Amino acid sequence: MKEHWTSLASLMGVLAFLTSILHTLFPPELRLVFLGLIRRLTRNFLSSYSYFDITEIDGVSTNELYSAVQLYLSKSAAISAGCGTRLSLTRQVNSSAFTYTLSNNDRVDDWFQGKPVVWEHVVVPRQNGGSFSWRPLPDEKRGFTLRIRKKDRAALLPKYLDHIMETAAEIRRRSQDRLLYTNTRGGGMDPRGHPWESVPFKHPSTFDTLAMDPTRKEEIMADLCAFANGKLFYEKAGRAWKRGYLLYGPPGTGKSSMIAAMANFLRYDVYDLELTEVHTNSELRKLLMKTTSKSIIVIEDIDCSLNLSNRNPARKKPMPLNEPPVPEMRSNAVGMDDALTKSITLSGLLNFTDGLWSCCGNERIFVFTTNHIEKLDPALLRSGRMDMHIFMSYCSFPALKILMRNYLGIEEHEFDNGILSDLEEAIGKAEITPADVSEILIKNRCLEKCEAVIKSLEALKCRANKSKVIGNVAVKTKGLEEGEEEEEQEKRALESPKEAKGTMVGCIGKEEKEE
Ligand SMILES: Nc1ncnc2c1ncn2[C@@H]1O[C@H](COP(=O)(O)OP(=O)(O)OP(=O)(O)O)[C@@H](O)[C@H]1O
Ligand SMILES: [Mg+2]
Repeated sequence: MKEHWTSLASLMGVLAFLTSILHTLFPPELRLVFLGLIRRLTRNFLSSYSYFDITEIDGVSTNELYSAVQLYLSKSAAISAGCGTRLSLTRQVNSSAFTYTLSNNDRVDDWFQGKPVVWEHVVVPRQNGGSFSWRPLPDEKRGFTLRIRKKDRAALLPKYLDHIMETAAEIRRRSQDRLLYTNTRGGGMDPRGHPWESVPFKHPSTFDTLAMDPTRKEEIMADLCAFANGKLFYEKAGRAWKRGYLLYGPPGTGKSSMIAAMANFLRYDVYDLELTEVHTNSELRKLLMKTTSKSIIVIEDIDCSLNLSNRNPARKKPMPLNEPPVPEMRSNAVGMDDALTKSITLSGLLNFTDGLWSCCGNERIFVFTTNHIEKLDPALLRSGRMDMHIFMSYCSFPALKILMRNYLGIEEHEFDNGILSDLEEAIGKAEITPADVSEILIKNRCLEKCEAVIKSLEALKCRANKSKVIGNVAVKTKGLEEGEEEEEQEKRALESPKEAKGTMVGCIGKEEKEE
């Protein structure tokens, strides 16, 4: 025991001697550096932990990892902070979410793959007269120190940092407004070289408000979920992480509403690609390269966006130089012909969705919509091209119930059985789109619930009778001479705007045929 006391006394003596040398040899500011060095050396060689400093400013640029850790801890700190840990609360501009961050010089524990790690938020005043910087630096030096067990370091660190980056990106995405992009500059770029313009995406349509068969709706939602969570599957299967949906059906059946519901469900940005503004395949590729991951790329009315009538024969007439090139979709090869005509080809479009370029980015959904699936080139429809074909049909009975809930606030159990079967019969006969039903319901929404239902039922019955009459007229016209048929079509066009649209499409189709 006596020996122990003697060695402790001599150790103290040595320490006192070293301290006096330190005081004599080093001025106060160098002394701090020296002590820090000693601390680090003992940390590195004697400790069973590894320490990593992640500073806010790395040289002159902002350290991306610092902001990622800050965001990551805003999630895990809130969950795992003990009672002694202090958290700062913040809310970003344009965000409805509150975030927690670790207060200055406080610590928090985290677990990853069953292993403990400790984070410390180190904030020290920046010393004047330090290193020169051409831009003003904050008064405080901020950084995080990560403490991790030496034995876990190799296995844990890379995966843990990846996990932090991914979580932070997800939090950022969730707390910010999503965007709706469009390419209306006709291939032009903004000063930062972006071909897309954007506005906040605020469409209120959701799968809850979308009126369609609930089983089909669930299928689509399950498909979207499987896609969004399918990173590993796509990697293993050697497939690009993307999915294509073709939405088709008459106007007003909810194709655009479905796209908005998809975007809101997955919280993806939307790129609304206006094909008529794109003049060449290479322009199309550039646009694709500038889209971000976790987005839906939409081409609406694909049959109208491109001239399909003369897609196969090669262009014979030379293009007038002063005329802008007309976008055209052809299934013939690209190459020289493409360069000469300066137009989009079908193969260009297919490359856009399917080819090597479609993989420059991850987790993207392509959605095409059309009112006339029969007009599309079979190359676009062949299996594997668009993964899911979704038919948006006239309003069915289950869809009507959803619309009644949305617009009149009436749930199914509130309906009288008699009314329910009347509604079912009327909607079955009416052949009416959800858009038209919505119009009827909007008109009646201020009435008392029961009255609103009765009025809506009357309107539906009226439409059902009209459809019956139109159906009969259509059967009759089959036997008429061609001149008479046109007259009859005009009469029908005057009777119903829905029919008018159909008639006009019919005429255009005929002209094209004659050409
Ligand atoms: N299935 C639906 N569920 C809910 N609302 C719908 C549905 N279909 C249409 N609507 C209503 O009708 C309006 C028009 O619908 P939407 O624009 O989605 O139709 P569309 O199929 O894209 O039509 P178009 O082919 O003319 O582009 C929407 O604002 C929406 O309120
Ligand atoms: Mg639409």
